[in-house]
Amino acid sequence: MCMEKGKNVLCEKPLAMNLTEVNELISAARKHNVFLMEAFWSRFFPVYEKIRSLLNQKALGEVKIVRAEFGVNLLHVPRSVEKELGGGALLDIGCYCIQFALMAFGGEKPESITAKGFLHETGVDETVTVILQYSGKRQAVPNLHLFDSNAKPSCDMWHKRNDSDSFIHVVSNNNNS
Ligand SMILES: NC(=O)C1=CN([C@@H]2O[C@H](COP(=O)(O)OP(=O)(O)OC[C@H]3O[C@@H](n4cnc5c(N)ncnc54)[C@H](OP(=O)(O)O)[C@@H]3O)[C@@H](O)[C@H]2O)C=CC1
Ligand SMILES: O=C1OC[C@@H](O)[C@H](O)[C@H]1O
Repeated sequence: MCMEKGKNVLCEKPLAMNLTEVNELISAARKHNVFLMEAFWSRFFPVYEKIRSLLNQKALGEVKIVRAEFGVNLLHVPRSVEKELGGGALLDIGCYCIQFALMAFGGEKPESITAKGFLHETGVDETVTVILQYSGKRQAVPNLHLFDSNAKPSCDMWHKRNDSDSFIHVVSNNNNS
């Protein structure tokens, strides 16, 4: 609606609930020549900027394994657990882990995606572990859940260059971001 009226849109995550909706939004932005962006605030953290700079310079070699973990107790929040409101761990908080993995692999499309988890009583995903597999034995493993607010979000990246390994570890001081 906003884009149809020529308004630029900065949309809270998740941009939409599925690929069809995302494609509709992108088409609308192109048709009406407006700016559309998913508001991932974590992408603007200074530490992300530092990581991107290291990745761009290929300072640490090839990214081999990425792990990202985020859990927040949102089981009491209707929009997080009701299907029709777009609930579920993946859409609500898992998207932070997934976008971290996508950033680490420069937006490359994985060769395969596997996910295992448990459903909440409302039918939305409550706990999920995803494995994104890339060519050359590279993989990302996001782990996300809606019940543990004591866990501090964290992510790691293992790199390989010739015979040496290096490692980036990021952990938040805040349980919620
Ligand atoms: N970047 C971040 O750190 C965070 C991002 N988020 C994201 O922000 C978004 C909102 O979350 P949150 O604020 O917690 O959600 P809430 O459910 O608290 O608020 C949603 C708001 O949207 C309004 N609304 C819902 N449906 C419509 C509609 N069809 N037309 C107009 N207004 C509508 C509601 O109005 P009413 O009250 O009248 O129902 C309410 O004011 C989510 O996408 C969430 O993922 C959330 C928390 C943190
Ligand atoms: O975007 C988010 O990040 C922090 C969470 O606590 C919040 O509910 C979620 O929607």
